[in-house]
Amino acid sequence: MSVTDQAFVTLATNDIYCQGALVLGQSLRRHRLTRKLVVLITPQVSSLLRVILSKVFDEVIEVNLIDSADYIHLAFLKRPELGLTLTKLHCWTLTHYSKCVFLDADTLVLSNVDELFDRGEFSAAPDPGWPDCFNSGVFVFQPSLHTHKLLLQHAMEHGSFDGADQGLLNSFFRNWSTTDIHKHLPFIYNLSSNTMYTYSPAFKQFGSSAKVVHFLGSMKPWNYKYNPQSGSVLEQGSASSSQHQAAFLHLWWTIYQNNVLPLYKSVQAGEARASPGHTLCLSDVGVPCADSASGVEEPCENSTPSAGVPCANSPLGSNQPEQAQGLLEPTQIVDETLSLPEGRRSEDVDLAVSVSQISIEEKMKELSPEEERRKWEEGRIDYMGKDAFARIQEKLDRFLQ
Ligand SMILES: O=c1ccn([C@@H]2O[C@H](COP(=O)(O)OP(=O)(O)O[C@H]3O[C@H](CO)[C@@H](O)[C@H](O)[C@H]3O)[C@@H](O)[C@H]2O)c(=O)[nH]1
Ligand SMILES: [Mn+2]
Repeated sequence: MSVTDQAFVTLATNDIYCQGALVLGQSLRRHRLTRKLVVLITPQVSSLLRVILSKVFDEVIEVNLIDSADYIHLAFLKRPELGLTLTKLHCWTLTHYSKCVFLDADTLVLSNVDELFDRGEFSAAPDPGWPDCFNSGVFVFQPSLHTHKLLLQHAMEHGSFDGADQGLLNSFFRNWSTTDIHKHLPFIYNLSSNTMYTYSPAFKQFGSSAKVVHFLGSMKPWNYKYNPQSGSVLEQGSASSSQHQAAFLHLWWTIYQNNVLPLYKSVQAGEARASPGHTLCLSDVGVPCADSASGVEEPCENSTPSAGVPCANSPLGSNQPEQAQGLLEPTQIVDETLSLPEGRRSEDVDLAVSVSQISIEEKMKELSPEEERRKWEEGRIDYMGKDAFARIQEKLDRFLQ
């Protein structure tokens, strides 16, 4: 049964977080998707990634603070640090849906979670760091312009105690922890991938029923590298993961390889057109031969689990090398080069895919003076970086000397 006035919603403000959104979208599609899939993006997302997102999501919606009411825009200029927070709040403007489930782009769905739509606003799971607060990576909400306005007003008047959306939402929905237990989502709907360290017996007891994993914190799955041949996730620097975390990371990368990379390949095949000025750098590619051009595979729950990437629960405790191998689709690794025609550059993301290693890296790109100026005019200002007041003052000082 498909319900068209309800949706799963995520957010990606740059090409890197888009990689997470794509894996999340594909993970939802693998488990009998009955709701619409929506991604909110900001102007920074490149046209190439917009095309790819549109293959997975029913709606790719650009949101922009400039579109907000004038007083919000003006107030925002005094509170630039709230930028990203206010962007997440845009989900309340999706009033063509009666109810939605928001999922961070760094979450991964392990089984069908339609029952979340039985909950009301505002439902969320406890934050592992302070369980009287909810974690804002997974929540049930009801779009409403009125609520959106109240949230923005609250942000402008009170700010956020953690400088981000989680603090703001917790102070706005401040009765969450005491009023209605039905609004406390079980932890299995927002299992932080690093909690297994802190209470491993509980994880052993309940972890197999996990439905949504959340890679919260600074190390995201896309910060690791992946070896598609051995199916191993390569740790970066000082990062080390527990056995269970490694299994979830492995699942993320398996979906990335099998269900996301083929989308890039179909763009190369000319199915989609990215605007000039964007190139995707894929070299010595070993992209699996996906049967479906869209890279969207048969829903996991309808197929034999042994044939595909694991259904819910199976990544748990399964990072033994031979089992890890078994988690991979029986795909061929083909040795061919996937590169887009000259003149197409992906603004923010550099994918390096070889037979033995896949990595996603942020690309530092020098902008031309015209591009810089356009960014300013569109209100895309790097307040903390090169557009910071100190930098501008330095320039003025140099000019005046
Ligand atoms: O540059 C960014 C950063 C974040 N996001 C989006 O915002 C979400 C939240 O950011 P994330 O990096 O996932 O934060 P967490 O590590 O999960 O940290 C916590 O703190 C955040 C700020 O309060 C909350 O939004 C999270 O839900 C909460 O889990 C992401 O998943 C994306 O959907 C972007 O699109 N671009
Ligand atoms: Mn998150």
